[in-house]
Amino acid sequence: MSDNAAVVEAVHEALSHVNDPEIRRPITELGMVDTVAVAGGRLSLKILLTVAGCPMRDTLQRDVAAAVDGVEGVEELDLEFGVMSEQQRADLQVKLRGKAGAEPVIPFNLPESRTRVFAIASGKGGVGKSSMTVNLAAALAEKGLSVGIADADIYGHSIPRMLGVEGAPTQVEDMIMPPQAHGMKVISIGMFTPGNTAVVWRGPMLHRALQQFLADVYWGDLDVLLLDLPPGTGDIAISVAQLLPTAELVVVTTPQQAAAEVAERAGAIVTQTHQKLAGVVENMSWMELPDGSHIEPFGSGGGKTVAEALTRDVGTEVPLLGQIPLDPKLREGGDAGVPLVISDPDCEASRAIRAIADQLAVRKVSLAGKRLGLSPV
Ligand SMILES: Nc1ncnc2c1ncn2[C@@H]1O[C@H](COP(=O)(O)OP(=O)(O)OP(=O)(O)O)[C@@H](O)[C@H]1O
Repeated sequence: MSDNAAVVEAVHEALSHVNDPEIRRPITELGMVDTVAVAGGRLSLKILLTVAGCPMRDTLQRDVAAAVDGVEGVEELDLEFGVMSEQQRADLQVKLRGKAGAEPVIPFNLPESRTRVFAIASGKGGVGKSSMTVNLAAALAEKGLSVGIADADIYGHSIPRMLGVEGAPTQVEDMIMPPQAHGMKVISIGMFTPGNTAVVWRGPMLHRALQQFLADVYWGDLDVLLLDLPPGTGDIAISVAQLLPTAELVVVTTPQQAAAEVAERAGAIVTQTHQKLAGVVENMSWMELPDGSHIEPFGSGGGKTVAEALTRDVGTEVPLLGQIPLDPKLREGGDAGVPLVISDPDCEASRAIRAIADQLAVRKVSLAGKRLGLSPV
């Protein structure tokens, strides 16, 4: 082997450790490495982006430069970016999704899927369902799990803001590459609507949008998918049951008895859809005053009431997974795009959220026989 051929081989080896930032697979496997040529210590590289104006170009540039930096025989780097042809993109889609022309399928329903899906539901708006979704997701990601979030709250899509995600997802052929935030993949109906327009969609369109989220988005290998549902027991809860029969419901409520009654109705939908109930989260349970004393602005007992009522309804134990205090920092984190469990991991609310994530990340006996990429207890 000539010296140059050996260097080219070493460069290929080095590039096989560079992942495409969106697809998270090695660029060498994805057909993105176009030219590798070496002459007199000068390495000429051409990398193909999936689409022109790929938002991840800078990240890729940095990662490629870092990877070839240590390769013996490379003194200078000449890095050029091109764009995949239509044929190359079609080949990539086949590589990622299977045979050409195949109807997009919801990967989480395949028998070999190792993703556990949680649908986060509430009886009414404003109880902190989206806040719980992003914080639970961040806590699960922190445990080393690969986490996706689908914001199916068509009317109140607040997830992108809570995670600081801006901009539209990249599209490769029919596949949608979800943006990433804090190491999680995030997709929201809000990314497909211009500005802040209110979306008035009827049942069939909601169903189609949800199907698209789940099938057209390239999720890769997820351990957990969290789905933020719109409040109440509307069409989308039924769609979730049809499209994701294995999704388990997590019901969020406040301690208030009136809120608990509507939360129970949202949870009781599983008696019709035959889904599992993972448990109940009580949010805004108490607030600590500067002198260290606690007040309960929304009363007490709502979470317990809902868990007991649902246990009666479904006939199996529905646990109260935890109680989260009111903490102004939780709202501030949501507004700033950084979940509280990341910005202040040791505060009481963060610890309570992590304790719930610990319970969700555990294999369940009732799921025996399914391969779950989750850490055992
Ligand atoms: N434990 C908490 N402490 C302080 N603020 C909270 C807490 N939980 C939620 N909030 C705040 O309450 C508001 C409503 O929360 P959030 O948007 O998560 O509710 P939601 O149930 O998803 O509402 P909707 O379904 O209407 O979007 C937000 O401003 C959020 O920051």
